[in-house]
Amino acid sequence: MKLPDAQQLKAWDAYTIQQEPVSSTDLMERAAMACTGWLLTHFNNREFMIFCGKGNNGGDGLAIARLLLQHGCAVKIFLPQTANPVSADHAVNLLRLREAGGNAVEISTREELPHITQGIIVIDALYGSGMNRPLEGIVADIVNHLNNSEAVVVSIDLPSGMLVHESSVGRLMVKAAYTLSFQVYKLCFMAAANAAFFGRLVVLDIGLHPLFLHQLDTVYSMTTKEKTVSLLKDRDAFSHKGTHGHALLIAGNKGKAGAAILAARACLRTGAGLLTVDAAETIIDILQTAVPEAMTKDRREKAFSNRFSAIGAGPGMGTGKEETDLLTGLLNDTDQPLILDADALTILSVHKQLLEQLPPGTILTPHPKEFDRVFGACSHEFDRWNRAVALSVRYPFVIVLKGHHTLIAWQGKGMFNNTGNAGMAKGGSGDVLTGMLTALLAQGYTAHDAAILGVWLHGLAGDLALMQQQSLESLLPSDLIDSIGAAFNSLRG
Ligand SMILES: NC(=O)C1=CN([C@@H]2O[C@H](COP(=O)(O)OP(=O)(O)OC[C@H]3O[C@@H](n4cnc5c(N)ncnc54)[C@H](OP(=O)(O)O)[C@@H]3O)[C@@H](O)[C@H]2O)[C@H](O)CC1
Ligand SMILES: [K+]
Repeated sequence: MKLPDAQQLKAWDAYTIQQEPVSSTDLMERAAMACTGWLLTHFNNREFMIFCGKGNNGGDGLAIARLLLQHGCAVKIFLPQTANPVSADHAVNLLRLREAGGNAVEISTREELPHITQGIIVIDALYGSGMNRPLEGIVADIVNHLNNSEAVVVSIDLPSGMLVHESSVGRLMVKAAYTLSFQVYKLCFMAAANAAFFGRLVVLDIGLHPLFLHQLDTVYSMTTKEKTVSLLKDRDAFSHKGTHGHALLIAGNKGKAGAAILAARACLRTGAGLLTVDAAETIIDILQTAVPEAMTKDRREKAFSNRFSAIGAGPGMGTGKEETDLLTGLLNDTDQPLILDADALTILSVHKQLLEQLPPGTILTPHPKEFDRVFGACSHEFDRWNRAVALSVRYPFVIVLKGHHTLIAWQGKGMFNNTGNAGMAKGGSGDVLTGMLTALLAQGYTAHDAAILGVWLHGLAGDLALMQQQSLESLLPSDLIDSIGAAFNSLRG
């Protein structure tokens, strides 16, 4: 699913109006009906207070107010008096509201702010995708008033004050319990810093023309199940262990055997035909006991043959001289794509010249701090995403920037993942991902496909483990591994 910016959303609106064809007022009515349907389902028999700006977001609010009144709800409507002009559809809907017996109260001073009683549902229809400057004056007063109240706030399309495609850090914006976003997700909903403001996200279909989105070129998109399923290869019935690749994991050191075990088990559960783990001598016995299906290689044996189909390095590997030399030597000797995670990224952050040597199709899996260590400090998430996307043009590698919505940057495009949960925010989850990605590369998936599929399956395994027997607190990285099979089955479903 593509994530359009504010101009593209406006163009989509115009395209729908022209191509369907539908009048802009009827399109607004459709949006308002979708919102009203949701509100009546979730907040039946409640009182509503609706704050409407002068643009089309406010127009939506006025249309919702009329529809709620027609359903017999108690609705109070407020119109902050601002300098910007009233949009045509706002004007039409104000008239329709008055004709339907609704009364909209104008407010221009703080003293006129209404008291918000407990239990009232507040609808924020102040600004949507047309918001282009910081909130001030009476609108700022309203937003502070709402944020200081106990009210359940439902924002229409966007929490007022939030920018669609840029960081809103430090800006005044509505703190919504729910946001009813029209038609698609927006880039701002991928940002952790915005999560406390958009609350629970609901995407409502308002019937914008699908062809527009199909033809649209966007930098950012979100992975869908359909996309992921299309990447999944069938496993040949006549295949043998050699058909599915021989993966090498360079993982594990003294006190960090667990990371290697998690990565190794995840790699095997994701379908690699054979697995060798290169580990510190001190943990070889532990590894062999914990993962009998894997072969091991003592790290002191320097020689690497080219018999591996994919190499994943980093989990619990260590960052000493031996590991630095090993990674440097590996990059000198191999032109095979690698997966670099954790300690391998730390080595990369110290020896940045190695970046130039990474074979095409290499996958880097940093979390935000690791990303900043390797590529320089970023001021906020949007900055980091844009940088990852720009780097994926300059370098032939895939960046898997881990987070609630992990970003996969490749060849100038950024794709956000949409599976996974907060129970996975634990040490070891990343090791599992590295093992899974290594297995997929070993089986011949391209780096980009492996990243999309692996990240999706990893999150889905977490979601399934949560559904089956775990809670957000109790979920462990080992549970993810136990659910990889169910994740594959659910995807093939
Ligand atoms: N495309 C769709 O999917 C549909 C969207 N709908 C709804 O329409 C809004 C977008 O409406 P728009 O009128 O473009 O924008 P807003 O309502 O968000 O803002 C209106 C104008 O307000 C001015 N503005 C912007 N920021 C501020 C501010 N901080 N303070 C004061 N005024 C501000 C600005 O005008 P200027 O001329 O003053 O620059 C805005 O244009 C979308 O979010 C949906 O809710 C349709 O109803 C259905 C289809
Ligand atoms: K809004």
